[in-house]
Amino acid sequence: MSSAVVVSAPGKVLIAGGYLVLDQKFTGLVISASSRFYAVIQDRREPGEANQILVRSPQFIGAEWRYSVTISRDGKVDVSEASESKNKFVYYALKYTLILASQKPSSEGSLQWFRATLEHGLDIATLGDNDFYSQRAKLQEMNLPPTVASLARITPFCTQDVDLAEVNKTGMGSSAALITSIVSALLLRFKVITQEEFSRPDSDARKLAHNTAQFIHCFAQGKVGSGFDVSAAVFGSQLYTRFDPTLLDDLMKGGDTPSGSLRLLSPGEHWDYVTKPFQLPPLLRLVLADVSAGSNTPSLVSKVLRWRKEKSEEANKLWAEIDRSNQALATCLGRLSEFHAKDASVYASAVKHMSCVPSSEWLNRAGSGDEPSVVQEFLDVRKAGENIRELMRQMGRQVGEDVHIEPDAQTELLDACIEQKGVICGGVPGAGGFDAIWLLVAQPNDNTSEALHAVEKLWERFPSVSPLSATESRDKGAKVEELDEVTGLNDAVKLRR
Ligand SMILES: Nc1ncnc2c1ncn2[C@@H]1O[C@H](COP(=O)(O)OP(=O)(O)OP(=O)(O)O)[C@@H](O)[C@H]1O
Ligand SMILES: C[C@@](O)(CCOP(=O)(O)O)CC(=O)O
Repeated sequence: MSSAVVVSAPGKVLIAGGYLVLDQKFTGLVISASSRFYAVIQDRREPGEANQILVRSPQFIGAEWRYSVTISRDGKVDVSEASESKNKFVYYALKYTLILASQKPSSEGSLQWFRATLEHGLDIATLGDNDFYSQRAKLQEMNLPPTVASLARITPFCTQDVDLAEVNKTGMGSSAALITSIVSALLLRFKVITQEEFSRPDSDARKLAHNTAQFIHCFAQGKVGSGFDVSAAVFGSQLYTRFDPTLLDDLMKGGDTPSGSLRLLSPGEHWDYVTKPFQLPPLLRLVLADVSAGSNTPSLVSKVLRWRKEKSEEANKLWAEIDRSNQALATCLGRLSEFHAKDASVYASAVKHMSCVPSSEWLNRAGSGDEPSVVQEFLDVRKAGENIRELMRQMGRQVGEDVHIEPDAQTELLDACIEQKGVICGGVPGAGGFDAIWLLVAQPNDNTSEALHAVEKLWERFPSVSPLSATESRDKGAKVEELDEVTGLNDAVKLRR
């Protein structure tokens, strides 16, 4: 029996570039979150399970899906659903990754190895960090206030007393992280790629995992989105420019057929996405909050895209302006990292100062050396963030009365947050709506932030707001894990409901 193969992939927050990133002309700024999805692949232990795959999500009631793999005499592989309960995302992840694995020469060299890997059948557990699902009800049940400190008291991978279809998601990109973790773990388990290759950010192994997850995610969703969520799950925080969506036209018609061959998933210039690694500047903390109901992203997207087609002149003008602010945000954040690299102590003293006074007073002290320029850069970050919000609200108004990209309730909440000492900027992530908010706050001392506490205090006045525990992940995307080294993972995997 071989040991578990475990891969985790991070969730995401698109802090700039919502809608625009659907167009290859524009770039989105996506931060990958410390909250991750885990895929744990083990051999099955019962006899007679050859070629059978069980996929389980032990956090949910009744979330088990069974699959059968067939290998024809001429080596053609197929996967079929063998249980009544279905999960399209999981099914296509297994089907296309296994077909791909059977076609690619593995490091072991042959279809023999493919058969041997399935000899005992496979058990695949998928688990998401608590942040992917709203923990508001859990905190109430535990009589805890909605704070980041309270979230740390909830059991890792805690169970949800609902079906998967009914769970309140927080918009962190569960399906992209799920697909990325399963696809990568399968590619490793079937030795299509090696752990050493996968650990390198620029390797073909990682690109193959990306391209495969990207296609499967599109296929399961029935549409080709921008793919920023899958790219962040694979490569980590980045400036993302999408791939040409027509690349997947043939594959989207039906998977692996002569017209649309999975060979297309091999890395190469035909995959023209551009990912530029990004990292938030030091001593800043990304803060996320879940805001009640959640909004309907597909319907917002279709309305915005229809408007862009019908009112192309006004839309193009507005998108050009939004893009300027998006790029300004990314550039100023990049410059802050450079300031830190040049003089960490001046940078730290500026952050400390900004955490103690409101933004109107940030420039009100002489400071020393470069400090005023550092503070000015922070003010430019703040201005870019505010411009983006203003322009996104404007876009909502131009698209139509019922298109609330930054709804009034979120405006009130964000305005109040941004007024707090130490809060640099914030906004509605991704497509906007009622899902969530993000903030960037000063954290001059490791692990504690007065600004975060001030914001949490403020949120007591907004009962629909509940913080998430995620911060920025610096792990650069998907990674191989040890089952026993992720707190609570082994227990969660063993759980049978
Ligand atoms: N824990 C899980 N186990 C198995 N399948 C899951 C799990 N979480 C999500 N999925 C699959 O992903 C699908 C969710 O897709 P959907 O597009 O609603 O998510 P999303 O938009 O990525 O969510 P988010 O709000 O986190 O961004 C589900 O229908 C299910 O098939
Ligand atoms: C509107 C869009 O640009 C972003 C949607 O982001 P989110 O799922 O709301 O985080 C769609 C996309 O990029 O596929």
